[in-house]
Amino acid sequence: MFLRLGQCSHLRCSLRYRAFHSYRGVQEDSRWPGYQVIIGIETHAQIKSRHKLFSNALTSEPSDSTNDHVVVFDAAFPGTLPKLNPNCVDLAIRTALALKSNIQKSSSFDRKHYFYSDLPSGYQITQQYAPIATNGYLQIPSPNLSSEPIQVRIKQIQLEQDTAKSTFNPRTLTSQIDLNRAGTGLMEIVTLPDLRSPEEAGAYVRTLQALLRAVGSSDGNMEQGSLRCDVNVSVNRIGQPPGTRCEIKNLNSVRFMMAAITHETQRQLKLLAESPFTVPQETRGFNEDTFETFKLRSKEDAPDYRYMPDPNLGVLSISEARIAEVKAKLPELPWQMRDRLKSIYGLSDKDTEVLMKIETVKDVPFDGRIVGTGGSAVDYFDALCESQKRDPKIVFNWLGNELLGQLTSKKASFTENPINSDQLGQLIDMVQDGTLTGTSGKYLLRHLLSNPSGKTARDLAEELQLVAFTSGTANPTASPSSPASSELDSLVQDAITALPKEVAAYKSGHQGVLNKIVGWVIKQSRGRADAKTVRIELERVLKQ
Ligand SMILES: Nc1ncnc2c1ncn2[C@@H]1O[C@H](COP(=O)(O)OP(=O)(O)OP(=O)(O)O)[C@@H](O)[C@H]1O
Ligand SMILES: [Mg+2]
Ligand SMILES: [Mg+2]
Repeated sequence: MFLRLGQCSHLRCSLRYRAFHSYRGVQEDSRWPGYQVIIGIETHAQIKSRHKLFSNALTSEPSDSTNDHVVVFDAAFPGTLPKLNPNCVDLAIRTALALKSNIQKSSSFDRKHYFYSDLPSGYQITQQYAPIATNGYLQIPSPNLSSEPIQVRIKQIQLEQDTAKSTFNPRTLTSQIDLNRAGTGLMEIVTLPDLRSPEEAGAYVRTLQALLRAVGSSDGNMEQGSLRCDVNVSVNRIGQPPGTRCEIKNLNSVRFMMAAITHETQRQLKLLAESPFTVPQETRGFNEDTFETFKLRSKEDAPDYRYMPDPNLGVLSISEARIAEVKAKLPELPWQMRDRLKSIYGLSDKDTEVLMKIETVKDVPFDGRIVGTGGSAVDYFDALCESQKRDPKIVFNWLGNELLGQLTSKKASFTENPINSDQLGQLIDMVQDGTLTGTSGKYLLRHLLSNPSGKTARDLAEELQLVAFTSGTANPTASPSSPASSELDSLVQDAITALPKEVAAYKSGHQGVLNKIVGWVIKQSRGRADAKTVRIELERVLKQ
């Protein structure tokens, strides 16, 4: 429910407050009547680049052996210097374009100091003061499906380094440092506080994840740590200014993030019920076992990062020409694809979502080449529909239901589909023109999945004797002397011999018994005869 907010008389009704509310209005949630939750998210997305942000070391997978992807710069050896990787910059530009942000003509790098064993140099190179892009937005579906989509404003996108990984062994009381991740490029994507519920926060992260994958700038895999979120949550009484935010760090699944916001909201509500403005600003963690947030440090204990410009890195200048070049290579974005599937092919909302969600692994590392849409289910669908002007709804049925259903029952993903679009296309055409019955078409699909082949669907259908029976009378285009047609004739004759009682009953006026005779013929044909043709043929023969 949206409530328009009137004039606020409270002293703390600052410009900042008006900026929050003028944008989305006040939103009341039935779970916490009289209160409003405000959420802003900082997302760290690992850049899908072959090399690290400032060194030539290869980026790594969690499965790689430890300290294998390290050069001296990553280990902060004295005298080593950073060299900015242009691919990381291009991928950040892609992301910024997809998030409708302003790409800054010049941005710069700063050092954020803190002392922890996973940070060999004692500082992280980031973009505190002049980030690469600012003022964007991401449109997300409203969790309340009947409402309009929500525009979440993106405050900034900044480039920064990832840290190393430290693991503590309680048995030996030693910490082990793996530098594989140290210096990998990250994009920190920061929203304005535009989200109003755990569900909206979930929808934001899922939409962002799909966008990063579509543009090929990040795997966006929360479980593997290539996408991590810090959520900022505050609660205020409706009509009063926004509350103090608490930041919950390092959430690595959408489910945990939503649970953390819910728990944090309830915790702050309890504090506010006792007395207004009593929530202290804190940095908190999330306990994945109890589903509760816990205090890490208070504002007073907040570290002083002693930010300073990195003297080893100059200004990052991005020309209009470079932006235009990246823009020209930008693949189709999820919402553009969604609109196209609906408007060009007339697919329903549901079918569009099914098609777009079909799992495709796009694990080709970015290397200056376009990655992203190659080999997706949507490409396959496009190929099937476009070349032969096939009916998109029929194609969707074969792809989204039959093929996907068969692959799922084999526990295979769409990327493992061995049937090329020419084969499936010809199979669909044969079913449509009556060369194959629907049953035989499905059989051929199963056969192709279990026995991948380079042969055409037509050759295979003939080889496997799947071509449908036709009759000269029932199908005027078929040749009465074709083998399939004469097989149907002889099956009809066999039925008359095998079911004398039923034939007699039919002839004496019991029309319903014909179904049984039709069923017998279809069974004997192993699905090659279709009910309509058999019925017409039987009626013709029995009337003679
Ligand atoms: N009252 C509020 N309630 C909820 N979220 C808020 C509120 N005010 C600001 N935020 C959000 O808090 C986040 C602040 O992130 P930002 O990166 O700017 O600073 P930070 O958290 O202080 O820095 P760091 O990157 O070191 O964590 C933004 O996503 C912003 O939208
Ligand atoms: Mg931040
Ligand atoms: Mg923060």
